[in-house]
Amino acid sequence: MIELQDVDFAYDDHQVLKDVSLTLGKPGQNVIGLIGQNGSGKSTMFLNLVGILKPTSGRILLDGQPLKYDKKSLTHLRQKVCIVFQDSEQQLFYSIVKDDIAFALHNLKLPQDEVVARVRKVLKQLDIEHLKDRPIQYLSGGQKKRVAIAGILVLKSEWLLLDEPTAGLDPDGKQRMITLIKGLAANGQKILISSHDMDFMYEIGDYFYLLQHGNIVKQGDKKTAFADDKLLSECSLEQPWLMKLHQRLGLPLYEHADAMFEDEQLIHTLSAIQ
Ligand SMILES: Nc1ncnc2c1ncn2[C@@H]1O[C@H](COP(=O)(O)OP(=O)(O)OP(=O)(O)O)[C@@H](O)[C@H]1O
Repeated sequence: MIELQDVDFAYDDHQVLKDVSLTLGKPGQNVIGLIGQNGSGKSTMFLNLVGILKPTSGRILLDGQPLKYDKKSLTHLRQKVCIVFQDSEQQLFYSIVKDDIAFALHNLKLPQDEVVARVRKVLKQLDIEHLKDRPIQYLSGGQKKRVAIAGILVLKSEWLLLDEPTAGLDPDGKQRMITLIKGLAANGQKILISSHDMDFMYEIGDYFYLLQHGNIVKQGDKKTAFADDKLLSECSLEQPWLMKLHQRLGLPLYEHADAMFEDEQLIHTLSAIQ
C-alpha cells in the first residue's frame, strides 16, 4: 500500500499539493484514477510518489515504511513503483526499440536469457513485436508511448503510475490503452492513472480522487466520484457521458459503454419508441 499523510508540496513559494492524505492499494482498487484539470498537481503528486520530489511537509509510506531518499532506498522504491511520464520522450534513451526496452534490465544486471524473455513478453503484450528493430526516432507518438510503457512493464513493478496515458492518442490508440490497462489490472497489477479524460477514467477506474488546486475535494467509486456535476464543472471537468445519461435521462448507471449496448431491456424499450 502507498499512503500519503498530510502531504504538502511547494515549488519554491508556489504551493501545489495541500494537505493530501490518501491510501492507495485497498482491496478491489486495482486501477485508481487521479482526476484534475491542467495544473491541479497530478504530475507533482506522481513525482512525489516516485521520490523525484520530496514533500515539503507530511510523509509518504510504502507498505508501512516512510520513504527515504538516499540512493539505495530510492533504487528499492523504483523497483516497486514505476512511472510512465506524460511525455514518452523523457524516458526513451536508446535508438532501437528492443534495446531501449531492455535498458533498465541490463542496469539491474539480470541474466541475458531473462532479459530476452521479458522483452519478448512485453513486445507481444503491447502488440509492438513488429517495431522491435525500428529506430525510435521514426515512431509515431502513440508507438513511442507503447515503447515507454514496455520499458517499464519489463521491470514487473508492483505499482505502475501512468501520467496522462491517453494524451495525444487517436481513438484506436486510446482503445488499445484501455485494453492494456484492463488486462494488466486483471492480472493484479496496481495502477494509478492521472488524467482529465473523464470517459476514459470512468471506463477503466475502480476508485477515484478528484484534485482541485492541490486539494483532494472528492473521492469514491464511479457512482460517487462523478455524481456531482457542479463540482466537476468547478474543476473544469466534464461528467462522463454514461453518468450524464443516468442523471439526465434516468437510464441505469452502466459500468462501461459495452454494458449499455448489451442491455437487452434498454434495446427493447428504444426499439418500441421507434
Ligand atoms: N518544476 C516546476 N517548477 C515550478 N512550478 C511547477 C513546476 N512543475 C509544475 N509546476 C507548477 O505546479 C502546478 C501543478 O503542475 P502539475 O504539472 O503537477 O499539474 P498537472 O495536474 O499534472 O497538470 P497537467 O494536466 O497539465 O499535466 C502548476 O501550476 C505548474 O505550473
